[in-house]
Order: sequence, then C-alpha cells, then structure tokens
Amino acid sequence: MANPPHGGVLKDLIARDAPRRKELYDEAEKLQAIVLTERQLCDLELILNGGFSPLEGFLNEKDYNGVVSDNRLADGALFSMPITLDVSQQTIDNLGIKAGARVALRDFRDDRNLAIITVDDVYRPDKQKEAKEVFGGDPEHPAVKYLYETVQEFYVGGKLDAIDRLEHYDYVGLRYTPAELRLHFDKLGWSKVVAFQTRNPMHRAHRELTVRAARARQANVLIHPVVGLTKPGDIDHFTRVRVYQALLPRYPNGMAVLGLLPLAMRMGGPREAIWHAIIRKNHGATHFIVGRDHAGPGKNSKGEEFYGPYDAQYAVEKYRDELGIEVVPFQMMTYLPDSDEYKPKDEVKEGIRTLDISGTELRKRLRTGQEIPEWFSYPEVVRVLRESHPPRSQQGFTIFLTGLTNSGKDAIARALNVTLNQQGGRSVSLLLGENVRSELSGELGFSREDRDRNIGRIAFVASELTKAGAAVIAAPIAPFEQARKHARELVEKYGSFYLIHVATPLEYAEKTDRRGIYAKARNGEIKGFTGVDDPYETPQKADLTVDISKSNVRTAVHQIILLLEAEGLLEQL
Ligand SMILES: Nc1ncnc2c1ncn2[C@@H]1O[C@H](COP(=O)(O)OS(=O)(=O)O)[C@@H](OP(=O)(O)O)[C@H]1O
Repeated sequence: MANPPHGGVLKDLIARDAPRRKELYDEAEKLQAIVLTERQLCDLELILNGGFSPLEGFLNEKDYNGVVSDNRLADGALFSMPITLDVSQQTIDNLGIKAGARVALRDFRDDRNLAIITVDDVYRPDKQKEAKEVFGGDPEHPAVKYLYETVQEFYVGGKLDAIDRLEHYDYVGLRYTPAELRLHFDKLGWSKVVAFQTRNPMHRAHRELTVRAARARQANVLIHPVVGLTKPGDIDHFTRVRVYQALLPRYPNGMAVLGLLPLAMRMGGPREAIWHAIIRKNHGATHFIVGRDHAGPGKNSKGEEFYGPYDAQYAVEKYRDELGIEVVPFQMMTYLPDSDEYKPKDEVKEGIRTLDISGTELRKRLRTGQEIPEWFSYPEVVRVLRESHPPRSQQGFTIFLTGLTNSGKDAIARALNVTLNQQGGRSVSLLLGENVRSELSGELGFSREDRDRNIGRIAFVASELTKAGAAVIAAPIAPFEQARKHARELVEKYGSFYLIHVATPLEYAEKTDRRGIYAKARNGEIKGFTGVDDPYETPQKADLTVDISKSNVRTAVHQIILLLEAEGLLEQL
C-alpha cells in the first residue's frame, strides 16, 4: 500500500467535484474570472489533484500567517510553503473580489475555466516578513525577487471547486497525478518507494545514489523531476525528460518509475525540502531523498551561499515524526577511479583518489564538444544532451553591424554573407537596413521611437534565427545605444552576439556617396537624417571597430572571420 497522504485524506478535488462538473462549468461561465499566471497555474494544478494535500484552496490570512511564522496551517498541520493567489487592487476592483464572492480561475494558455474560488478573505501580506521567514530575506534570492517584482500586493484566500484538469501536450503519459501514481504503485505491488527530486539532468552519480537509497530500504525508486518552473537558466524540461527516459533502462529489473511533477519551485532550501517531502508523501512515496543544498539557489553575487549545505536536511529532521515520510539524507556522491565505483563523499577514506565534474564544467564540455567520460554519464544520456546543446561550431550567432549610411556596413554585410555561405555548415540570413525597412517596417518613419521599434524587430528576428542555429548578419544604422543593448540581450538568450562598429567618418561616407542620399539630406529633401540632422551615438562596447576610409571591405570581413574563429564558431568537426 502507498503511504497515506498528508493529513490522512488525499484532497483530489477533481475526483471529488466530478459529479458536479457540468453545474460548476455553467456557473463559471457567468462569473468574473482571474486569469492565472504561470506560477499560479502550477500551484493550482497541485491543489486540484491533491499534490498539496491537505490544502483545498489558496491560503487565507490565518493559514498564511501560520505557515509564514511557524510552518503550520491554522489547524496546526505542518505546511512550510505559503501557497497564495496574488492579485492587484485593480483586479479586486474590476472583478468585485470580496469575502463570499465566487470567482472563476482561468488558464491563460487556452482561456478555460479550471476552478471556482469561494473568497474567504482578501489581505495585504507583509512581504518583508514573508521574504525573511520563508526564504531567509536575501534580496538576491530568486523567490524574494519574484515576491517584490512580480507578486501583486493582495492575496485572495479561499477554497476551490474543481471544474477541469489542466491540458498538457508534452509527455502526457508521464504526468501522473497523486491518485494515478498511488494506483500505479499498487499495480506494481510496490509498498516502499524512495522518491528522488531533481531539476537537473541525471548521470551515473544520481543513478548510484538512488539505487543505494533503495537498496538500504529494500524499496523501489520514483524519479520525480520538476517540470513546472525551476531556476532560471536551468536545462529545459524537454531535454531533461528525454535524459530521464534514456537513463531509466539503466535501473535493473524495472525498479524505477519516472513521473513528472508540475511544481513551481521557489528554491527555498529548508522550507522547500519540507514542502517537497509532503508532496512526495501525497504521491504515495514512503521515503524521500534530501541531498546537499537541497533546492537551494546556489550563491548570491557576493559568492555567499543562500543556505548552509545541510540546512535542508536539518529542517526535515526537525519535523521527522510529523512528516510521515522517511527522509533519506544523502552526501554528495563521488567517483573513485581506482575501484571504478561511486561512494558518498563522507565514506571515502583519506588518500583515495576521487573525480568529479561540476555542472559548470559539464556545460563547458557540451559547449566545446569536449569528451564527457563514461564514468560520469551514460553515452545515451550524453547523446540527448548534445542534441540540445550542440558545440559552438553548430550554434547560431548574430553579427550586428552598426554605422552611418554608406559607411561600408552594407558592403561588409554582403561580403560576409557570401564568405559564410562558402564556409557552409549553417544557413546564413542577411538583414540589410533597407530590406528590413521595406519587408518588416514599411509603416515606420525615422523618429527615435520608430527607429527603436525597427531595431527591436531586427533583434527579434535575429534572436529567433540564432536560436535555430543560423548565422545572422544585420546591418541597420542602429544609432542608439539602448536599442543595440536590447538587441544584444535578446540574441544572447540563444547564442552569441557581436557588435561591429563600422566607424567610417561622416565626411568620408558623404564624399563617397554615389546615391546622392546625403545631398538630399543636406538640401532638406530628407529630414532627420542620421549624421546630418539626427544623432548617432558611438557604441560604448563594440566587439570590433572597422573603418572603411582607412581599410577595405576584404580586411573588415577577414577581421570578423578571425573573431568568429577565435570564439570556436567556425570550427569544422
Ligand atoms: N531620416 C533618415 N535617417 C536615416 N536613414 C534614413 C532616413 N530616411 C531614409 N533613410 C534610409 O533608410 C535606410 C535604413 O535605415 P535604418 O532602418 O537602418 O535606420 S535605423 O537603424 O532604424 O535608424 C538607410 O539606408 P542604409 O544606411 O543604406 O541602410 C537610409 O539611407
């Protein structure tokens, strides 16, 4: 039998309210609706399916205060994370949210009503207190930042009636609700299950750790990764799930099951560990692994850890009797090359050689295409990671040329286009200023606002193409620093961005202008012309500066090629 849920009853609101579904659906159609944010949606899903039992809704003020100050709901039940529904004053006024009101909760992705909340109260949280008590208060902590920057100023508490489950279109078969997982364990005849939480790819060390934990308890393994919201910058869940699927056959005799958890993590270390344990208990697990720095966000900008490495383990230990799920504390696993085995760090005798590859080192090896040894991971896992993290020679990039009209930026861009096409290996896209103007920005003029909008469009297209692995060459005038900076930020989410300042002086550009465009600007036919009667802000931080009055197109192209080569982008594998 699976472990009893937290509080004794699984609050599967979908199953509970199924008989009234039609009635609730019709009622919601007539109600005002709160459109939920991504994080609220994740929370809602786990309230509706019982993952957050004993919760039956979003916390009211009494429960919230208890959880924040003391890890307890008003009735004394252990619960460590405030699960709240935040709204703005404007939403409260527009929707008439007040005690006793019924309001629909809507999915922003498909506009479906998923639940109805009966409002208990509307209250203004003490954010400073929440930040301090729940997360430790460091303003750089991601959940504290989220609290101050994104969370609205009021919370709405109240119980929910469930209308429908969330629709998912990825890995649907692996998204077990607590009830489904419990049934699955029963079917398999598993009575002891060790759950493993993760937001990272799994390698040999994790496989060894989970098998060890299972062996010590004569249990089976639930690999229970988070696929809701994790730490910004984490490897996306699509890649991770393919990694877990590749790893699964490495467990002997089907001893592990993979289930995906749609949780929005807060990276709350000790508080989060207690919460994670409760969630796994609700999913039927009897044991839960808590490792070093469990659900911690790493270090702040001063290099300080947000939490002590074993704070999470102490926290779950403190509540061990109440938790009702046995926590399995684990040290870091390390590889012993001389005996070709993994051991927890604290069990390694002094003088024994050990090997480790950090997350940063792994990312570097993926980026450079460097070998990832078999002692560290399985070839089938590495293959999945390499597919989503191709080496630099296969990654996209953007060359962004900025400069005055007739500075030579267009000629360099065209020459670079054929040079990169000759090189092969990537599709090359050329975004010349005038082409973009006619194809994408036809309605725009040359006011600062319109120019910024134009560069914004180029940046968007360049970032999408860079994501798809292309080489992008853009050559607008782009006279404003802020817009160029924005373009860099957008593209760098997906690949490299190089700003090339074509710094040919105005006198030269004007003197050599065969199209007579400067003449038109000088005699007033064209107004607000860059360099003549509109400013050009010199780039503060160009990756390369070239000047056609002193050099030529061929040299400029060669300099760009050398830059790309030095960055590893042109290597032929
Ligand atoms: N008022 C004014 N100011 C500057 N440029 C003007 C203007 N009116 C028309 N043009 C011609 O439009 C071409 C494209 O400009 P851009 O889109 O690159 O300008 S911006 O980056 O949006 O500021 C640009 O050509 P290239 O520099 O050859 O691309 C200009 O010749």
